[in-house]
Amino acid sequence: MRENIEKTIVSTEEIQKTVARLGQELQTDYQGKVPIFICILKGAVLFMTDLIRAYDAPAEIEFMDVSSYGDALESSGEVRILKDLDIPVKGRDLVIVEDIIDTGRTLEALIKLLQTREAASIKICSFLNKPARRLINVHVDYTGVTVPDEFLVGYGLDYKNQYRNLPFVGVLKPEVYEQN
Ligand SMILES: O=P(O)(O)OC[C@H]1O[C@H](OP(=O)(O)OP(=O)(O)O)[C@H](O)[C@@H]1O
Ligand code: HPA
Ligand SMILES: [Mg+2]
Repeated sequence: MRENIEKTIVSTEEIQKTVARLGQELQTDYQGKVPIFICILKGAVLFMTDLIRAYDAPAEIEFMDVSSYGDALESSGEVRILKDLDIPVKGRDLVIVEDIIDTGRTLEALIKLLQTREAASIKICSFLNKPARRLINVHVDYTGVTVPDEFLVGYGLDYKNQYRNLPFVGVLKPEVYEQN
């Protein structure tokens, strides 16, 4: 797996530092509240499990599965809700936890859906932000690392559903795509 990586974009050490910082920022901002952290499957799973341990205060966790990429390198533009929340969120403070915001399409669809449910607040926490690719102007409240316009893998991000378990974020060698 690692032999297919051309370069590292976010190292394991930088991941740990970034997650600790975000956990602290959230903890300060949500003092006295019990936010619901909503993990967007599957990409955000690794970040979510680290983030909630860096958040040392009462919180709840929930999961949603929204998919727009499938096996492709480009967003299809069609966002499908594959798994919805199990609980009502009316009056609750929601933190959407994402691995990456790229075109913004996934987030736009999610925010639209959650706004209909009368949450008290909806904030976005994304480990990575790729503003160069943005098609829809979405506000990201908590950003880990701003990344260049390259297709990334690792720490939850996949290529054909693999590489999510790399403990850092990197770029694949071009020949990996050419083989397929
Ligand atoms: O801003 P966007 O262009 O919408 O891209 C970001 C979204 O795309 C990826 O998910 P994907 O749909 O590939 O599903 P996955 O998390 O299961 O890999 C990623 O995890 C984000 O959810
Ligand atoms: O750079 C990326 N890598 C993997 N999945 C993604 N989904 C949006 N952007 C990316
Ligand atoms: Mg993906």
